[in-house]
Amino acid sequence: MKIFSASQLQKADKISIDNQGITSEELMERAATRAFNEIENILDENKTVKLFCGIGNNGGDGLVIARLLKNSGHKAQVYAVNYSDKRSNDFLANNQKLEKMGLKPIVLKAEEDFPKISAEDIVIDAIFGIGLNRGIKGWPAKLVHHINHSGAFTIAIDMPSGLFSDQVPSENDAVIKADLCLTFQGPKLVFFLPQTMDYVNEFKVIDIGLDKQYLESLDSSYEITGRLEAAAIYKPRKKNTHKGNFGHTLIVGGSYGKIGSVILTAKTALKSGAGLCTLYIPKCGYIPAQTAIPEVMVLTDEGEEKLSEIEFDLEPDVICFGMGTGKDLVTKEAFGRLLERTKKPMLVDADGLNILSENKELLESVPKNSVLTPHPKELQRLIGEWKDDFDKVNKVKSFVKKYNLIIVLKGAYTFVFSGEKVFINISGNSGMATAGSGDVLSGVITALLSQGYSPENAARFGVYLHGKAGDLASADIGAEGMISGDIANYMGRAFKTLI
Ligand SMILES: NC(=O)C1=CN([C@@H]2O[C@H](COP(=O)(O)OP(=O)(O)OC[C@H]3O[C@@H](n4cnc5c(N)ncnc54)[C@H](OP(=O)(O)O)[C@@H]3O)[C@@H](O)[C@H]2O)[C@@H](O)CC1
Ligand SMILES: Nc1ncnc2c1ncn2[C@@H]1O[C@H](COP(=O)(O)OP(=O)(O)O)[C@@H](O)[C@H]1O
Ligand SMILES: [K+]
Repeated sequence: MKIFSASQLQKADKISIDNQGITSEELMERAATRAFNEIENILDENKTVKLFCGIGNNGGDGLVIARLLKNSGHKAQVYAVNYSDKRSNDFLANNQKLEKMGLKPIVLKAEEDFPKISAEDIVIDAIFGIGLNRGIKGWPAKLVHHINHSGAFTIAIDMPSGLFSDQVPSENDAVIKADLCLTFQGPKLVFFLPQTMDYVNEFKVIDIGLDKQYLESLDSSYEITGRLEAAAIYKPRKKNTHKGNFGHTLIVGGSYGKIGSVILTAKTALKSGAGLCTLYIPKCGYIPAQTAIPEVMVLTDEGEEKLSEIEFDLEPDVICFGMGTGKDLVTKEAFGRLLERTKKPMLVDADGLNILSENKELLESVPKNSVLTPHPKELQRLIGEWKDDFDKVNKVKSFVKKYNLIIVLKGAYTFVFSGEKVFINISGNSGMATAGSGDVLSGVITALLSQGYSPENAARFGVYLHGKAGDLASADIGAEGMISGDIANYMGRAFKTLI
């Protein structure tokens, strides 16, 4: 699923109206009816719905929903948030229809007009949608705070009012915090950025039937990775195969006290379908590694407690480097030599990334199309500071183009940057905020590379599977109870959800 900008959606609205031979009022009726159906599904009859409608088309949607609520016997109170005198035509038409039914919106013009909102009420926020073009000021801003402080379950129509689709709100801007956002045609980029995601606790996409052909023709860098997209990448195993068909992964990492990290990565690689897996670790890790995973082969470095040589006599299909290595000079130099010798795309994580950040000249030697998996702090060391999330996204886009790499920017929503594309993953949960879950992610992506997935697909699919395994683990044993090894243990079940 592509993510469109507000201006693309506004244009798609117009083109769909023309192509389908309908009026904009009819499109509004269709969009709002579908939103109403979702609302009705979750509505408890005893609840009072308080609808706050602006005077543009977002407000028009709110008025349609009010009419449908009233028609189906719900308790609804409608407020027109009179932030200006420029009512849109479709607002006016729907206002008339509502008045004919005897439901006249109460016009709010100042703070004194605000109604009481109880925590038991349901609030529908239809004040501003994608037409927002400046921060909300004055008494409407106070209304937003009034709604946010009420404790009422708040459903935003299309966008939480006050949230821009293409910029981060400033500290003083008032923005609705939506428990649920019913968003038209596709999610908006701001739903996924760390600085703005908290305004949308949950979202549901309402297909309002815009022209499919036109939407498909639109360019967008941003795409969602959900179950459908993951299933399209998945290559089921053939019957007539042997372990050599699924690749040999070499996982290089670890140091004294941090051998667990590479063990987790290797275990996950095997649990994600890698045919063979070799661990290359400092000597101190030999017995723990052999004991923890009998299925893995272990090679040891000359270094007792840290990597100092990285010399091996085998030809792996993919190399993964960096978890738990530390940044010692001997390790850095050995990593530099490894980079010189490696031609196939590899995966670099954790201290591997920190070494690259401190020695930027090494970036030139990272094989093209390699996958780098930073969390935000590691990213900052790699690319420097950013002003806000939009600036960050642009900086990462330039970085991946400059070095021909793929960046997996980890977070509650993980972003995969590849060429011009940015893939946003929607699986996963807060139970994954636990030590070692990044090591597990490296294991999945490495295993997919070894099985012949392209680096872009390995990154995108690996991130999805990692989140899905986390979701299955959380459903079974709870977010607090799960540890990163559980994510590895649920990997097979995550694959199975795609069959
Ligand atoms: N047929 C369609 O197109 C369909 C559209 N649909 C719905 O329409 C929504 C978009 O509607 P919209 O374009 O009327 O804009 P909306 O968000 O209601 O804002 C209204 C006006 O407010 C103004 N304004 C902006 N910021 C402001 C501020 N801070 N403080 C004060 N005023 C401010 C600004 O006007 P300005 O004052 O700048 O001239 C703006 O135009 C969309 O989200 C979806 O819900 C669906 O029904 C599907 C069919
Ligand atoms: N709240 C969350 N929701 C979804 N995924 C999360 C959340 N918090 C962390 N994760 C995932 O867990 C992993 C954490 O990686 P990282 O920070 O490198 O951990 P570690 O260094 O402990 O291995 C990432 O893949 C990240 O996307
Ligand atoms: K809204």
